[in-house]
Amino acid sequence: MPTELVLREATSLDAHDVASVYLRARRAAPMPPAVHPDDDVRRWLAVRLQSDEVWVAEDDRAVVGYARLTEAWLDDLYVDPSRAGQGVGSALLDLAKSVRPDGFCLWVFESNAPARAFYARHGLLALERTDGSANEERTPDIKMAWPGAQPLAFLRGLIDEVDAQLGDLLARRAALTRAVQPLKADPTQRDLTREHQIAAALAVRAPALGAERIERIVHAIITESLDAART
Ligand SMILES: O=C(O)C(=O)C[C@]1(C(=O)O)C=C[C@@H](O)C=C1
Repeated sequence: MPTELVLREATSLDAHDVASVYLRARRAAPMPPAVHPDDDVRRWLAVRLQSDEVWVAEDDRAVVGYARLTEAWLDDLYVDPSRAGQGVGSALLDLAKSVRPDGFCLWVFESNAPARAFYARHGLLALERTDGSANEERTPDIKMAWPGAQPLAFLRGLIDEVDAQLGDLLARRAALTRAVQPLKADPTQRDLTREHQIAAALAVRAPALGAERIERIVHAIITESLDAART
């Protein structure tokens, strides 16, 4: 009979055990193959242990899982495969919620259906899907969030972050629209074929909005950018 699970903050002495859990858990999960050799992973995690908030789950004095947190992220949550399905992950996730009461985000590979179901069962929201081009494994992943004690404020904070990027993109795009106008034979004529191509390309990237809405959004952006270019 295993003894009761103990959760405690990791020390540098846990580096070897934490890395062993990470390596074993990753191999057992439906995740893409690791891109770094095991020794590099061990060195990297030892460094992270010094800077990040890492909690280990211990059973019979053996590390059976760990959670690694940075400011508003749950960066790692891994359970030794020999202890899967025994509540270790739930205990670590509950702990993450208690030490990040304002909420946190995490990335999970799309292929990792058991982890996604686990997070969904524990109240995390799926917010974004990527094509994987921005991660090391080049594998589609999903951003999930636990929105904390004040979910409206948490999600509005995420909207503000995206809007900051959107504002920068709108400014860059409007500057290009402006730069193009003097090169056109008749700048008063809009090129609707080109605008349609732009909307179609965007619709592929934002399928949830649907082609017609994207068409209207692109039309509004171009109309207003052309208007700004005339001033
Ligand atoms: O590509 C052009 O011809 C532009 O003037 C730029 C632009 C745009 O902002 O993308 C603006 C107006 C045109 O109708 C089509 C595209």
